[in-house]
Amino acid sequence: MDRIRIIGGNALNGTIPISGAKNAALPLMIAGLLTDETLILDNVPRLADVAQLQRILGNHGVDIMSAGKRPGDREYQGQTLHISAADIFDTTAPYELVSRMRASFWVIAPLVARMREAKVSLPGGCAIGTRPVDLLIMALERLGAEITIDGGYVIARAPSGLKGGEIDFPKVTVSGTHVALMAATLAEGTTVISNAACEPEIRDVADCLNKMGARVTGAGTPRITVQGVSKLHGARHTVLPDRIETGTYAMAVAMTGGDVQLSGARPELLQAALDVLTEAGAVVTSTNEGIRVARNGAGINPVKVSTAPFPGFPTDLQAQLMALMTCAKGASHITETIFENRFMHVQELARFGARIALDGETATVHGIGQLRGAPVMATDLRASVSLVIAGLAAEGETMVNRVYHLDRGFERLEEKLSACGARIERISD
Ligand SMILES: CC(=O)N[C@H]1[C@@H](OP(=O)(O)OP(=O)(O)OC[C@H]2O[C@@H](n3ccc(=O)[nH]c3=O)[C@H](O)[C@@H]2O)O[C@H](CO)[C@@H](O)[C@@H]1O
Ligand SMILES: C=C(OP(=O)(O)O)C(=O)O
Repeated sequence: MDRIRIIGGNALNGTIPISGAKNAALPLMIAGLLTDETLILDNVPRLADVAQLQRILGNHGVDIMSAGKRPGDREYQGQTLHISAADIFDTTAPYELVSRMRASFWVIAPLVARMREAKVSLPGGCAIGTRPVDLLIMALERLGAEITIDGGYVIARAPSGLKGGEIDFPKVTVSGTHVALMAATLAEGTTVISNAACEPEIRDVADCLNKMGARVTGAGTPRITVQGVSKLHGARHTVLPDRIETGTYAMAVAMTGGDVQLSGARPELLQAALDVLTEAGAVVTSTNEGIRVARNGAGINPVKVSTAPFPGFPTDLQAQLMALMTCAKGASHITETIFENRFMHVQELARFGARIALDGETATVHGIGQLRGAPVMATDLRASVSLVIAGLAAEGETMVNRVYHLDRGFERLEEKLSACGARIERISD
C-alpha cells in the first residue's frame, strides 16, 4: 500500500492549479443516467472516486470515453468524459461497488426516474458518522416511488413514473438535495424542494441539468422548483473548481508560510473559510488568476469556528483548520455540527505533539510552537490531508500511511505541493 513521506519545514511558494470539484463531478456523472444522449463533462478530476463511479456506471451499461491532457502535459486541465447511457441494461448497483463510495448510492434517483426501477446497495464512504439515507428515501417517496429495503439493498419502484411533489427536508442535506433534484427533473408535474442544500455543487448540477433540458429554478437557494419534463437530452458542461481542494492548499500555505497562487480558484465558493484564514493572519487576495494566499513572518492567530452548511464554514475543511490551529498563538475552539464522528484526526495530530482536548462536538486546540514529524495513519479523506498539512510544517520526517483515502479526493497532491517547494514523495511498496 502506498505511503507518503514528507520532510517538513519548507515554506510553500509558487502556483497550484485547482482541479475540478470531486463533489460536483460525481453527481454530474450520475446525471448522465437521465438521458439516452451523450453528456460531455470537462474538467473532471482524475481521482479514485471518479474511476470507481465509472465502474459503477459501466455496470449499468453506460459507455464512458475519457479524453484530455494527461498529468505532466502542459496546461493540464483534467479529463473530458463522454458519458452515454443510451442503453441501461441493469438497474442494480451491487454492494461490492457501492460500499466503497457514498455518492454512488445517488444513482437510485436517475434510475428510478428514467427506468422506473432501481435496486441499490446501502452506501459506504468516509467513516465520519452514521450517515443514514432516510431523507433520500423520504424524497423519493414524496415523488411517488415505492421503497422497500431487502438484504442491504434499497429497492425503488415507480411503475407509472414519478410524480412531482413537495419535499421539505427537516435538515439540510446535500445528498438528499441531489437525489430530489435529479429525480424531479423527469417527474410529471412540479416539485418544490424546501430547506434545500445551497452548496455550489448543487447549483453546478442544476446548471448542467438545465443545459440537458430540465426546468430547474432556485438552485443555490433553500427553495428549488423543478418543472418535470418527459425527456432530457445531451449537453456539455465544465465541472466547477474544487473549493475544498482550494481551502486545503490555502491552509497549507497559512501553516508553512510562503506565497502561493491558487489558479482557477473562485473565492465566492469558500468565502467563510477565507475569512477564517484572514482572521488567523494569512493575507488572502482575489486575483485575475484565482486566489493568492500568503503568510510571512507573523504567527497564526487562534480562531473560534463552527462548521455549517453553505455558506458557512465547510465540514470538509474542519480537519485541515485543526491542523493549522495546532501551531496558533493560543487556544482555538472548533465545533463540528454536521457529522457526529468527524474527529478521527485528533488522535493522529497528537502524534505530532499537538495538544487537542475533545468535549462532545467541540475540540479545543492549544497551539504549540513547533510540531514534530511522526508516522501517522490516514483515517478518512479530509483527515488524511490534515496530516499532510501538519507534516509539511513539522520538523523532521512524517510518514502518512493508508494513502488511498487521499487518492479519493486529491489529484496529483505530491506533484502540486513539490512544485511549490515541499519535500514530499509517494512510496509505493
Ligand atoms: C460526495 C459529497 O458531496 N459528499 C459531501 C456531502 O456528503 P453527504 O451528501 O453525505 O452529506 P449530507 O449533507 O447529506 O449530510 C448532512 C447531515 O445529514 C445527515 N443525513 C443525511 C442524509 C439522510 O438521509 N439522513 C441524514 O440524517 C448526515 O448524517 C449528516 O449528519 O455533503 C457533506 C456536507 O457538506 C460533505 O461533508 C461531503 O463531502
Ligand atoms: C466526506 C467526503 O466524501 P464522501 O461523502 O464521498 O464520503 C468528502 O468529500 O470529504
